[in-house]
Amino acid sequence: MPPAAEQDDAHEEGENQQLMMTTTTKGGPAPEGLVVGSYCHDVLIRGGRVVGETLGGAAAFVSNVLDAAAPRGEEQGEEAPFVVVSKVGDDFAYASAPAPARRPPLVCASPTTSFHAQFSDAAASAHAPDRELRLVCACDPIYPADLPDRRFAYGLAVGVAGEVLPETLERMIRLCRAVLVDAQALIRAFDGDGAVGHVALEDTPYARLLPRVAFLKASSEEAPYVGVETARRRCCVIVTEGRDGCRLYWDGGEACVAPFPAVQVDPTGAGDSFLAGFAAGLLWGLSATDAALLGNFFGAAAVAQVGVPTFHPKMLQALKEILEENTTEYSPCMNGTTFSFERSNVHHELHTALQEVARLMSEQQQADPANGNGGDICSTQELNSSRTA
Ligand SMILES: Nc1ncnc2c1ncn2[C@@H]1O[C@H](COP(=O)(O)OP(=O)(O)O)[C@@H](O)[C@H]1O
Ligand SMILES: O=P([O-])([O-])O[C@@H]1[C@@H](O)[C@H](O)[C@@H](O)[C@H](O)[C@@H]1O
Repeated sequence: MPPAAEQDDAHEEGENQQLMMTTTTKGGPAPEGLVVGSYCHDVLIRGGRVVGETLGGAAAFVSNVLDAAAPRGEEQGEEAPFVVVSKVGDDFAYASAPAPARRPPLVCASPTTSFHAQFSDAAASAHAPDRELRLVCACDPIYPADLPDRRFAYGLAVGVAGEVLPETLERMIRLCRAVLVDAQALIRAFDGDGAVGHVALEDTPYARLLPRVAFLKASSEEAPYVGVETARRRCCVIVTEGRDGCRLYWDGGEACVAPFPAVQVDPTGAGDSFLAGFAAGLLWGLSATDAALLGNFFGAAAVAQVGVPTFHPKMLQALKEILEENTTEYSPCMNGTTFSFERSNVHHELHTALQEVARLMSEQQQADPANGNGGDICSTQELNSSRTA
């Protein structure tokens, strides 16, 4: 007997893009998600000196933002409804940090994935890479059999070291109605020294899965390897542009979405937090271009703190009120063919309201920088600091 979620795969193969998620009005259960990618250790280095050691891995940043911003039904209690499938070794140093404590990783025999992030002393420009990453240890890959055997409304494929195998992504696509993918999970290549480079997406086994992916997010550094013009004919592509915000490209249109102000102290996790904020926006029922505002909002929040950011409860309450005011139902269409992409008439209002929250957050951080560091050992003065407007 095949596993329960496998039984109608044949049906799903042909009709994945036609499946409609039932509209859930607010007050009903919120859509459940599946996040796949491993937590890791990040060592931040500047001028040859270790200036910080933090929890990393897109799964950690993503969980943090989904917990903050994804809708949750009244019946679902305190936690946003999503499952994380992540692997670490028994050397994992952050088991009691909020994200791994809430959604514990699978512990395996190999060591935890670890990156060294080398920051340059030159002021970071909007598009130049502001760090060089080196993979020091890689934990086991995540196999299809590691995923739960049930359906999810949405999935986020957010590997950092090639741990989301092509067959694992394929399985996610079968289990989830809509899958959002971070290009870094698909196109990273590591030289003998662990230095992170990229390969063309078209030359990878992931390329054939793109027509079954709803959204593919890439940084401006990754975009040339994704091949935006080809990829946008298969799924919606979002290119993040650091302090300049982001651009969306779909088959037949594109949009540019404005950023939010931030005082950057550590760029780590901006892309991850962007993707999770974007997914949360879709879950609230926003169009893709409107949801990207929430992506930009959380990307800006991420760069203002070292490591996985902490969010003030007042900020979260303000955000919830804004989202409740500007949306009517949860994710009316977590489905590639029925997403709406265009800027809606709430876009401007949403941007203004979020800008006010971002401004308050930024003021609070400047008044008390220790607030922003969530207890991390790296002081805000030690990493590159760049003001953006
Ligand atoms: N200095 C900054 N000021 C404001 N927002 C930023 C800044 N850097 C990043 N962001 C936000 O985070 C998103 C992702 O950042 P980006 O640097 O493009 O990705 P990555 O971390 O993958 O390199 C951007 O689209 C933007 O919304
Ligand atoms: O900064 P970002 O590109 O969003 O994502 C980062 C990854 O690129 C990096 O490999 C990992 O070590 C960080 O913890 C973070 O997940």
